[in-house]
Amino acid sequence: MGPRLRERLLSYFESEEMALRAIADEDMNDLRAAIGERHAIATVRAARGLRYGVSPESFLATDEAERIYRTILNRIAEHANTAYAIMRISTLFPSGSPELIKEMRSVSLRAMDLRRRLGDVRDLLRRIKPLRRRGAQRIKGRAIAARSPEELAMARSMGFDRLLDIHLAESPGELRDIASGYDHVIVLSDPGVPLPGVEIAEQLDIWYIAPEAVLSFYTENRDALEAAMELAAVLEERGIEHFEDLSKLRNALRRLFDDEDQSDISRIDDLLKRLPAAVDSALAQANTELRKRIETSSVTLGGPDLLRALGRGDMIRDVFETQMHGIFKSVISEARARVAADLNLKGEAIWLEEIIPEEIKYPLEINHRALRQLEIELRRRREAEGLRRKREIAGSLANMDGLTANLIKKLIQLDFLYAIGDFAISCGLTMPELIHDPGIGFRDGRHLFIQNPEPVSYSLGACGIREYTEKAAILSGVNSGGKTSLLELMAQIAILAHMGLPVPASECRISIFDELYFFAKSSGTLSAGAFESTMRKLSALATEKRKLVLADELEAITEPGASARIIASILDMVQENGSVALFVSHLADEIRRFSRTAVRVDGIEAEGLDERNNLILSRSPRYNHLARSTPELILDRLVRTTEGKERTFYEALLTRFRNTQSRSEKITGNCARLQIDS
Ligand SMILES: Nc1ncnc2c1ncn2[C@@H]1O[C@H](COP(=O)(O)OP(=O)(O)OP(=O)(O)O)[C@@H](O)[C@H]1O
Repeated sequence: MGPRLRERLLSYFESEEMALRAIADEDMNDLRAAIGERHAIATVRAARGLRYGVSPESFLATDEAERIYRTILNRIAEHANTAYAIMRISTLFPSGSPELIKEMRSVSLRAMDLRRRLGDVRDLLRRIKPLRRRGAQRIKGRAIAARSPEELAMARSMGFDRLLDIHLAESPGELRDIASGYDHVIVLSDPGVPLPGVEIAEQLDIWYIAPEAVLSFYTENRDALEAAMELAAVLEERGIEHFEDLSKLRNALRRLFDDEDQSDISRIDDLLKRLPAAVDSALAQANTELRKRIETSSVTLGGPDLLRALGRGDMIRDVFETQMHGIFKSVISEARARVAADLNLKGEAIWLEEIIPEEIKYPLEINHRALRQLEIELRRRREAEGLRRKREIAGSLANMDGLTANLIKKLIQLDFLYAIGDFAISCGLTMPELIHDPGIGFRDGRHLFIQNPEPVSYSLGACGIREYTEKAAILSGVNSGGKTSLLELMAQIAILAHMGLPVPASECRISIFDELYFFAKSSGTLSAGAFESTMRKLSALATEKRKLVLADELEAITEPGASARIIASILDMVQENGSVALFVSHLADEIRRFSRTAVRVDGIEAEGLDERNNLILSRSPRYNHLARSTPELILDRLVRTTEGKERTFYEALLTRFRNTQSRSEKITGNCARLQIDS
C-alpha cells in the first residue's frame, strides 16, 4: 500500500490497529469511506492473498481466464442486494491455496445453509442501507431560558446552542417576554412564578431538552430500520441469530414510527390549519342567515313603548334588541356548533364563545384576539404533548445508537453470505469434491451463461468420474457442437472451485491447480509478429506449476502443419509436468500423430441432421472418438435422401471421407502403441 493510501486509511480509522481490523474483517463500507471503493477492494484482496501466501492474480494466467472470472463475479453480484455485498463479492478470487479454498468452502456451505433456512428475503435486504446521520436540525418554537450567566454558560458548554435558542432571563418579567415569542420555553431553574408555556427543566440531557436530536437519526433511517427489525425477527424466529436488547429497540421504534401514537398531536396540527377558515365560513353563513331572518321580521312598538321612546332615543334600540335577541342567539349558537362539528372540537369548543361573541350587531364579527389566543394555546399544547411523547421515546433510544449501528452492520454483512447462498441455490450448484491426482471431471455441467443449457458430462485425468484417465485430450466435433462452450464451462467450474464456491454440475471432482490458462479462439491465421507473441504467452506453460490448460482452436496461430506440431509438443509438455489440458482442434489426427505422450481424442458428435439441416446433438463428448464433421453428416444425409446417379456420387464422396479417417485413426493407434511398448 502506498504512503498516501496509508495516510488516508489512518486518518479515517482512529488507530492503525483499527484499520487493520477493518481490513481483516472485510468492513467494506468503512474501507470505502476511507479510501474509495477500488482501493478498498484491492486492499482486502491483497490482505487475504498475503494471509494465505498467494497473489490474488496468480491463478488466472491469461486475459481470457480473467475475463471468464469477471463474468462469474458479475453473475454472483446479481444476487447481491446491498452495495456492501457487491464490493465483498469483488474481493473473492480463485487461488491454488488449499487453505484459502478450504476456508471459502466453509463460507459457501454456511451461505447455502443460511439461504435455505432464511427463504426469500431479498426485498428486506434491499431496504437495509448503511445508516445516515445528517446532523440534527435547529429546533424552532422552543428555547432555553437561563436565569443566570452561569446557567447560560453551562447550557452553551453542553452544546444546546447548536440546537435551539438560549436566552438569559433573570427576572420573571424577562422570562414572560421571552415566552411570548416561543411555543415552549425550558427554564433551567425555578423562576418562582408559574408562566404559561414555560417549563422548569427536570433533566439536562439532550433527550430531554432536544429529543429531536436523538430521534432524527432514527426517523431519517426509518425504512432501513423497519426492514432491519423485520429481518432480525425472521432470523430470530428461524433460530439463525439472536440479537441482544432488540426488543427494547423494537418497542421504541414502533412507538416512534406509529402514526396512531401521534393522533392527538396530528389532531391539533389539523385544527391549527383549519381553524381560521372554519370560523370565517361559519360566520359568513351566520350573517347570511341573519340577514334573511331579519329581513322577514318586524318589530312592534306598543303605545307605552312609543311614549317612552319619545322621551329617550335609545329606547327603540332596546326594544329592537329585546325582540331580535332570540334570532341572534339561535344563529350564533348554530354558527358555533357548526365550527365545533366541522373541526371536531373537544374541550376547545368553549373558546368559541369568545371567538364568536354573542352580540346583537350586524354583520357579526370574529373576535380576532380570542382566535389568536386559542391558536397560541393550541400550539403550546401541541408542543407540550409532542415534547412529552418525544422525550419518552428519545429517553429509551438515547443509548441505542451503537446497538442500532451494529444491527444494521450485521444485517448488511449477512447479505454477502445471502448472495453467495442465493447464487448457489438458484443456479442449482454443488460443492465439488477436491481430489489429489490431477484431474477435473463433472456430471451434468451447466454453462452459466447459456439459457436452459443441455447438461454436459466430461472428465480429464484420473478423477473418478469416468474410467478414462488421460490428463490431456483433443476435443473434436461438428461446427457449433458446443466445443467452445464446453471449454468455457470447464473454466467456470475450475474458477468457482478454486474460489471455494460450488459449481454448476450435479457432481464434480477436481484437483487443486496453481494456474488456469484459457486461450480463446483467434480469428484467421496470424501474422509472424502475432505468432511470436502467442508463442511467448505459451512459454509460460513451461513452469513446474500445476496447470489446467484450456485452448480453443490454437491451430489458427499459424499454418495447419506447423500448428499441429506446436500443439502436440505443448500437450506433451503439459502432460509431463502433471498438468491437465483440453485443446479444441480440427487437427486431432495430425496432433496425435506428432505427440509423444498418449493424447486422447474425444468428440462432440452430432447424431445426424434434421430435415432443416439442423444438427441433432449430444453435447457431452464421446471419449476416444473422433467426431464426424459437418460436411460428412451432410453427405450422409444426401446419400439417404437421394436416388440414382446423384446418390452414387454422394456415396463415393462419403466413402473417401470415411476411408481417410479410419486410415489416420490406424496410424495414431500405432503411434500410441509404439509409445507404450517403448
Ligand atoms: N450445453 C449446451 N446447451 C445448449 N446450447 C449449447 C450448449 N453448448 C453450446 N450451445 C450452443 O450452441 C452454439 C454453438 O456453441 P459453441 O460455439 O460452443 O460451438 P463450437 O463447437 O465451439 O462451434 P465452432 O465449431 O463453430 O467453434 C452456441 O449458440 C451455444 O450457445
